[in-house]
Amino acid sequence: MLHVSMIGCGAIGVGVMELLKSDPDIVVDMVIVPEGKEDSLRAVVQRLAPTAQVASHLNGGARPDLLIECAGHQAIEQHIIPALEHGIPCMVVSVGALSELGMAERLEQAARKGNTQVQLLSGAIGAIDALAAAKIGGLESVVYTGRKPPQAWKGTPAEAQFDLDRLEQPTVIFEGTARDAARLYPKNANVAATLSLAGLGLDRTHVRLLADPTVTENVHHVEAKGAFGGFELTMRGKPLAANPKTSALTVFSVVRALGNRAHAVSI
Ligand SMILES: NC(=O)C1=CN([C@@H]2O[C@H](COP(=O)(O)OP(=O)(O)OC[C@H]3O[C@@H](n4cnc5c(N)ncnc54)[C@H](OP(=O)(O)O)[C@@H]3O)[C@@H](O)[C@H]2O)C=CC1
Ligand SMILES: O=C([O-])CC(=O)C(=O)O
Repeated sequence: MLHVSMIGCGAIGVGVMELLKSDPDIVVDMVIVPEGKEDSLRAVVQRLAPTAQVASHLNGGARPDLLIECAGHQAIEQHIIPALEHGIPCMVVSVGALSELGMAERLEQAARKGNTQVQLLSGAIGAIDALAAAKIGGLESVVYTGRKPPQAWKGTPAEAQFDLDRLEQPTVIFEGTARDAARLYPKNANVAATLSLAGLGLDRTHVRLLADPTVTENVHHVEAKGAFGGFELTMRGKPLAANPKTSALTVFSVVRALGNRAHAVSI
């Protein structure tokens, strides 16, 4: 039995707990929520993971088999780094947090100090295995285009630059490095960061982000070239009803990763 603590009880966290209800090999023992939100979220957690405690941080003595972040960039600093230093293995979906200068190194140091490991999950994107393998032979270029309906860009810097409710054409809202994309669009450019960390790095991965009124899905396109040859990938991710910025595949990627730790066969 894998005993898991989870940070975040939003669209991804709730989706993950829904699916884990039917997995006899995984139990969620604790859900970590922002301070002051414990009481309002207890009923949700009670319904999905009846034996789980709700808390604002991992108690000093708690030793889950795994701590998984499904919360947002700030949770990495607040919860993941201290847990790694204490030897607790961690998984992260907010991979864009590693775009902050020095954060990737700090995560690695924390994991080394605790003699443990942090796994960066593939989330809404596929082919991370192929890209990371291709990197070993040498990559020449990786270009990522992320296209989402205009409403998915609400609450981002694009809202100040464009009238998102009235866009009629696909509109490029950002073009530049994956590092800048992840910094400016923390809830929409985790895929850009993941592709970079698996591939050419945050400063050499070219990113274009579009608000596109002609699509209803979150469309991710990757073109990679290198010594291995090349590949092109297009994913059309259905957004979660609870959060249009987030593709449903992100939830499934978390559940898959947990299953790979808990089950007798991993794929
Ligand atoms: N790798 C990938 O492909 C993807 C990664 N993501 C990442 O996953 C994150 C979560 O996505 P999603 O579930 O859709 O977002 P939601 O906003 O629906 O849920 C996030 C939840 O986490 C809570 N939260 C935020 N910070 C903390 C913290 N420090 N400690 C505990 N709880 C916290 C939020 O509380 P409150 O609302 O009160 O702040 C909220 O309830 C995104 O921010 C993004 O970084 C998302 C999509 C794809
Ligand atoms: O869920 C998605 O489609 C991707 C996403 O938000 C991100 O890259 O941060």
